[in-house]
Amino acid sequence: MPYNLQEYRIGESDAFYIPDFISEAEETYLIRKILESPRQKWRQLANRRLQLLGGELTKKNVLLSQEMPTWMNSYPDLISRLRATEAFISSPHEEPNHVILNEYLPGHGIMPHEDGPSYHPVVATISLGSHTVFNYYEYMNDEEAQSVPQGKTINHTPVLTLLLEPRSVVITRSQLYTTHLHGINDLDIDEIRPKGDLSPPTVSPFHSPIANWTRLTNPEIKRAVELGGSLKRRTRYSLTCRDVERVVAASSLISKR
Ligand SMILES: O=C(O)CCC(=O)C(=O)O
Ligand SMILES: [Fe+2]
Repeated sequence: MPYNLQEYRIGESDAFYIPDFISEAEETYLIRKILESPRQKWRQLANRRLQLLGGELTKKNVLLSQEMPTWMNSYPDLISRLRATEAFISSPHEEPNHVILNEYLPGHGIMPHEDGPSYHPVVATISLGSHTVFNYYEYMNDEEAQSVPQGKTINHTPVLTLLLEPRSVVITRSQLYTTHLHGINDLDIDEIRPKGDLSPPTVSPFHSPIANWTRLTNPEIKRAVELGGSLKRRTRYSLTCRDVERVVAASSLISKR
């Protein structure tokens, strides 16, 4: 079933939020498959571990492609489902060919960063196991940044904040991909202040408005948005799916004698 992506657009932004993209049964299955994967597939970073699915990227931004796990392209066929969103319609392969699987324990996030030019400027991020709060940031403009001699400084007040429910997908593209940063605060509880008559609900630490609050479907999360409350993070898995333009099969690099 194709999706009408425009229906999921968050305001005038280049972000699209689709709740319930994965069923509960699929989520359980996917997390089991992830946890069953061999230990050596994981790379341990300072505050999270990750796996590369679909192959490795070279320094020159070429994908040395490898088979995706069957749970990406067979059951549940997440690649076809992502194709159906039409988010990748103008990307080179019209579907993602590279996925970073991240595991975050409660209290851990990811510093504001850009995903960079290796990829076509669209990323689809599926959340499993827990909600999180996802922030987009911009750089300070030149005048404000003048006090800092080298490098660009980040404006730490998010330009857009989304509450990502488990089983949702968020699609980021265009300017929000190419000129903005994104990140997740290192929190284990997200404090929600409820919506008012005319004001949206907000979330800690800056109490930024939750831009996708009218699209939320999870009962516990909806209650927090209506009445205020704390949402405890659990272990979250994210599948960040992208399309790399230049691809060579890793198997073709093994010299054949
Ligand atoms: O886990 C997430 O939702 C974001 C991960 C991310 O930004 C990345 O892998 O580049
Ligand atoms: Fe990222």
